[in-house]
This record gives sequence, C-alpha cells and structure tokens, in this order.
Amino acid sequence: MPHLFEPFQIQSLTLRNRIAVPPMCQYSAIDGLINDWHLAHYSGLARGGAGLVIVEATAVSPEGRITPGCTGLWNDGQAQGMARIASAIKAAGAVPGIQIGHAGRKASAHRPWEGDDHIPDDDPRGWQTLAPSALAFGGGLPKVPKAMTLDDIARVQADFVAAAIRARDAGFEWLELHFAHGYLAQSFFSRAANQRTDAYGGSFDGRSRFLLETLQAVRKVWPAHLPLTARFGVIEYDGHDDQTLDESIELTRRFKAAGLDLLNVSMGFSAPGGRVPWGSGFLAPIAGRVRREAEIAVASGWCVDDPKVAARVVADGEMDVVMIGRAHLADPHYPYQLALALGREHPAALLPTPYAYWLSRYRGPGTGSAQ
Ligand SMILES: Cc1cc2c(cc1C)N(C[C@H](O)[C@H](O)[C@H](O)COP(=O)(O)O)c1[nH]c(=O)[nH]c(=O)c1N2
Ligand SMILES: NC(=O)C1=CN(Cc2ccccc2)CCC1
Repeated sequence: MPHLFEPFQIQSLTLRNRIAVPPMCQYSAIDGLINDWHLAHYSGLARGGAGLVIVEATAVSPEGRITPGCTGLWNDGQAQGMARIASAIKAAGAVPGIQIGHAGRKASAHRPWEGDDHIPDDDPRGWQTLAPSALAFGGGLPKVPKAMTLDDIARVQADFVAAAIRARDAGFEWLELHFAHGYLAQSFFSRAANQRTDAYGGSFDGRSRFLLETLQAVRKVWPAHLPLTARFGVIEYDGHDDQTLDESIELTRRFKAAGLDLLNVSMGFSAPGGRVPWGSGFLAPIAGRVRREAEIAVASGWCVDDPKVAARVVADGEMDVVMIGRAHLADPHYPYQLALALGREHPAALLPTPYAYWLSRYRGPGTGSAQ
C-alpha cells in the first residue's frame, strides 16, 4: 500500500515523496520574464519538502498568456530566467516541473485581483484571442475569439514544441501540458467550445486531434527518460458527466499510447455554470477511476489538504501523486505540517539542514523548547 511519504519512481526520476506543489499562476511577470518574486516563491516552496514543484502555467506564445502578468517560454531570454528557477527547485531536493499552455479564449484577461475579466478591446494591454471556434466563453470573459485556421493550429503546436525544448534545455525534468481548465487545448475537446466542421472538430477523433497531435509532437523533443505529463479536465459537472468521463478515459488511453507518462486529473471549466461539488477530496474518486480504467499513473488534487485525506487517497490507490496548492501558499513548509500531523518520525528531516537541525529539537510554539 503506497504511502504519502514514500518515494515515487517515474521514468528515470525518483520523487522523494508523493506530495507535489501544483502550478499556481503568480501573475507577477513582465513580458513573460520571471523576476525575484518567482525565485523566492519557488525556492521557498521547494525547501518545504514536496517531492515535486511545478512552475505555473507558462505561455507558449504572447497571446497564449491568461494575463499580461503570466510567464512565458516563447523566447530565449525567458528560458534563461526559468533556468534559475529549475536550478533553485532542484537544489532544494525537489523535482523541477513546469506547465506550458495556451489560454485560448480565456486569454487577455486582468489579474484576478484586478477583476479576472477580459481586458477591454480598446485597452492596449489586451490582445486578440484565439480558439477552435468564434465562440466566447461568456460571463466576465465575453470577447469573441478568432476561429483558428489550420495555419494557426500548426503554429501553436510548433510553439508548444519550441517551449518544450526551452524547458528541457533550462533544466526542467517534469513537463506538464496544460490541457485543462477551459484553456485552448481543453476547448478543442469541449463540445461547448469547439463547433468546427473540419478535422479538428465534430467527432471524438476530431475534438481529440489538437491534443493528441500536440502531445505526439512534444513527445518527440522531450527526453524519453523524463516524465511527459498533461493536466486534463476529465469532468465538467455540467450534467453530462458520464459521457464526458467515458470520452476522457478513452482519450487518456490514447494519450498513454502516444507516450504520456502520467495524467494530472482535473476539471474542464469549459463553460460557465459548472456545478462543482466542492468538498474535501471531492475529485479523488474520479482520479481513481481514470487511474484504474486508463491504466496510467495519476496525479490529482483539489481540496486534498487534510493530512488524513492526503494519506488516504495515496494509500487507496486513487492517485500516485497529490497536488496540494493553496495550503502551500498558506505555509510553504506544508509537507512538514503533514508529517507532524501524521506522526511521521523525524518530520524536520523534510526541511533543509539549517532549519532541520534546530526543528528536530523544537517541540513547537509555546513549549519553551531548550536550544
Ligand atoms: C493562485 C492560483 C493559481 C493557479 C491555480 C490555483 C490558484 C489558487 N491553479 C489550480 C491549482 O493548481 C490547484 O489545482 C487548485 O488550487 C486546487 O488545489 P488546492 O485545493 O488549492 O490544493 C492552477 N492550475 C493549473 O493547472 N495551472 C495554473 O497555473 C494554476 N494557477
Ligand atoms: N491557470 C490555471 O489553470 C488557473 C486555474 N484556476 C482555477 C481555479 C478555480 C478555483 C480555485 C482555484 C483555481 C484559477 C487560476 C488559474
């Protein structure tokens, strides 16, 4: 029975435990370049003890950013900055991962704390968005995107490949394709967003084509011994869950046949109005079904931050790696808290020696621990 704190071997990599920091946009870049904010943010998270730290959704092209504050890997200057991040994560003992994506019709938006909505068309900070069809997401994202031509599709797929090469050369060892959350790739699979009548729409094969072709193209350049993964929305909570799940599991099988090493199970968020059954560990049973039926390694998360739930979902085989997000924003040393809560021996050993030496002798706040 696998345990949260036991290592995880995938391809030539070994994660020191099953805890991962999932990608979490910081909206703090200028022209897609990382800065001291990102270096401190990712270094601090990696020192917290997680086995894997995945850098936030990083755009494969300028128009693929969610907001003007998003990171990018569309040029070599950005790759140089990202190399510092990969090196800092690795130096702290975690596997350096990065998610690359294209925001599609959800692009050209304000930062969440600036409204989370589309930048008005007359505002020079915004840009023309791209999507499978000229259908707006709706709600606060009303911009009607340009329906992609076959040349647009080929260009964006080439952008994914170029970004993967830059991530590889920057020293990342875990690549996650952003195929979830209503962004471009997810929207190709969504009947709500993709109403194309050519080879990239309509049937299951048509709606899968962009994702499969992109995966196949990236697999060719991503080192065979390193994990190639994707975060993919397998459920929309839109009343059609059974059909969506069946299709998603079939597509996951095809991802695996195309060389995917692990699926990060998430939600589609393809249209407004999804009724997500929020709650502790609510997505874990779905992750377990994908893992069993597609016979592929699975990561997942979403409100899996209670210590007992985190331990259970791994022990019960619902996921191989647990993605714990906001709890890590609240406390970058969250794996240490998990170890304390689960009664692990030597919890401080998760942390770097300058901290661990003292914390192994420290009984916590209010105890007046001796030196
Ligand atoms: C501030 C912020 C930013 C992001 C996210 C979340 C938050 C809070 N999330 C989703 C995130 O990875 C995770 O799936 C969710 O936060 C749910 O997990 P927790 O309940 O927080 O453990 C997210 N997901 C993703 O695939 N790529 C991303 O870049 C981001 N960005
Ligand atoms: N880039 C992404 O994939 C993001 C996903 N989010 C979904 C989310 C919904 C609810 C709670 C947390 C995250 C929001 C921030 C950006």
